[in-house]
Amino acid sequence: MTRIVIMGGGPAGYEAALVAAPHGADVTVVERDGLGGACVLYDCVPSKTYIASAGARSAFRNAGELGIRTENSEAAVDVPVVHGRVKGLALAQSADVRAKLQREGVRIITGTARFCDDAPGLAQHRVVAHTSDGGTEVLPADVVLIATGATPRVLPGAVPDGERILDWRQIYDLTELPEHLIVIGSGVTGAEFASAYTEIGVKVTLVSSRDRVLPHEDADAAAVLEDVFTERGSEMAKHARASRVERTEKGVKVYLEDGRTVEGSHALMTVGSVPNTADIGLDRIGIEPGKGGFIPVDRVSRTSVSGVYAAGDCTGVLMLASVAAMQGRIAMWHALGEGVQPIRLKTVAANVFTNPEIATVGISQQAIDSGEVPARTIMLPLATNPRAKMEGLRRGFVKLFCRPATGVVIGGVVVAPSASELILPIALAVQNQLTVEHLAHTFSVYPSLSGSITDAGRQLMRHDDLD
Ligand SMILES: Cc1cc2nc3c(=O)[nH]c(=O)nc-3n(C[C@H](O)[C@H](O)[C@H](O)COP(=O)(O)OP(=O)(O)OC[C@H]3O[C@@H](n4cnc5c(N)ncnc54)[C@H](O)[C@@H]3O)c2cc1C
Ligand SMILES: NC(=O)c1ccc[n+]([C@@H]2O[C@H](COP(=O)([O-])OP(=O)(O)OC[C@H]3O[C@@H](n4cnc5c(N)ncnc54)[C@H](O)[C@@H]3O)[C@@H](O)[C@H]2O)c1
Repeated sequence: MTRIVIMGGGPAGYEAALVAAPHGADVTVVERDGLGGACVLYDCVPSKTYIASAGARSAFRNAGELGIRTENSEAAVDVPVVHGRVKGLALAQSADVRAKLQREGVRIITGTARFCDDAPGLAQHRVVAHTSDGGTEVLPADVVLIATGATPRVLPGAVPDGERILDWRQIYDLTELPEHLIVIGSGVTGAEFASAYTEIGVKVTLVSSRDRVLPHEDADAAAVLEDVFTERGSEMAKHARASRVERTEKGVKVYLEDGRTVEGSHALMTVGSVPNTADIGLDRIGIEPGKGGFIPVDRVSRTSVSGVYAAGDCTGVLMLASVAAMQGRIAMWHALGEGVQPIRLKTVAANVFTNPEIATVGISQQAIDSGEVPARTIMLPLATNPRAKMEGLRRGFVKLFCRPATGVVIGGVVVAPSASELILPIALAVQNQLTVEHLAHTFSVYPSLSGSITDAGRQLMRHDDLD
């Protein structure tokens, strides 16, 4: 029986265990915190739960336009209830993951795992688990999966204190909403929290080191989001790198590298994550971490050491729960001799949970504009969609990209309130190399936002006829 030890019980680790155990492997997961990992307990699940409350609050904003009068005060935010719901849901989901693993016969050890091989280059490996009750256990393994995830990056001059200077894992301990939140870092995490707090009624200043929010996402989508921020009274400090954050009598003062300062009641640090790879004994097996401490892996999750795989945020491949889970599963299929398809990042659908949401899949507009990928493109504003008009949605769009000669769909972007759901038909097309004609001939419901996707297909097809 293949002995598999998995270090870390997040999506990379637990999804791997769920694949390996039914294949007859002897699987042990060592997790120092809770099953489901940081994803379930502190990052993805809590933030999306919080965003659901923010969305409920902001639904009142447009009610008047649809003829429903509300008193703003009736939409007051009960912060302890919102935060209690966030934490409760995370714990419940963690318990679900634990139960699933137990049902599959996976052994779970609560403790911190580390390699303890006597020397690099051995055929089998050993992992020591320092358990929560103070004990230690050495686990011999034929296969080890490193799935230790990542931790919020800390700027030396802005160390979170859990009161006024916060990282995103600490905000659910606040008992009241911030008066004026300064969000530092405008990547996906920063954008999501800036949007959620704006929607829930807090004044937000977003500090971006670049000229816009979401520097790695679609520029048209980022422009829509900036419009919404501005309309709601939130602000952005652009080309602004924070050098330090100080507490003041009433709140915080953020010092920017160019000499500017921003004052607010609280600062939320969203300046990225660092992989949890520094203290897991990589030197004992001869793995040299790459840039930023990430573990280099190939497309079937192999590290440079035989029998040792790595998956998820600790590899830095694409820091998404869906990718972590797939990397973990692929590692196990490969290790257990199953046929396996190497991971294809071009088909990964991702979503930024702002208001509106921004969903993407496949080739980006930037790759097309730079000439790197030849493509024909169409962008349909939602304002032209009948369902959007009925719902009072003015912002957002659908973009579709296809190969010039064949019409094969290679990517798309959806900016809409439920973009995370609407991206699926485009993702399905990209994954299965369907053409714009396939989309064009698919029935969509009338009236529906997804009608814009089939419409985009038709418009690109018409273009085909004219070529
Ligand atoms: C605010 C935020 C929101 C996000 N939202 C989304 C989203 O909406 N959708 C999405 O797809 N992705 C989202 N992500 C990304 C997603 O959370 C990560 O990609 C995902 O958590 C990676 O899973 P993982 O298994 O690699 O690591 P993790 O979830 O971090 O789990 C790793 C686990 O390993 C444990 N561990 C570490 N070292 C050891 C050790 N030595 N011994 C034992 N255990 C150890 C840790 O305690 C942790 O529980 C979000 C990230 C952030 C920061
Ligand atoms: N919805 C989702 O799927 C979701 C949500 C959150 C995070 N994630 C994933 O997690 C990963 C990390 O995202 P992230 O946003 O946490 O980190 P990030 O590294 O992508 O972004 C951090 C941003 O902070 C900026 N920054 C760094 N130091 C700064 C300073 N001193 N002052 C001002 N700005 C500074 C960086 O330039 C960068 O733009 C991404 O891969 C993302 O896709 C996904």
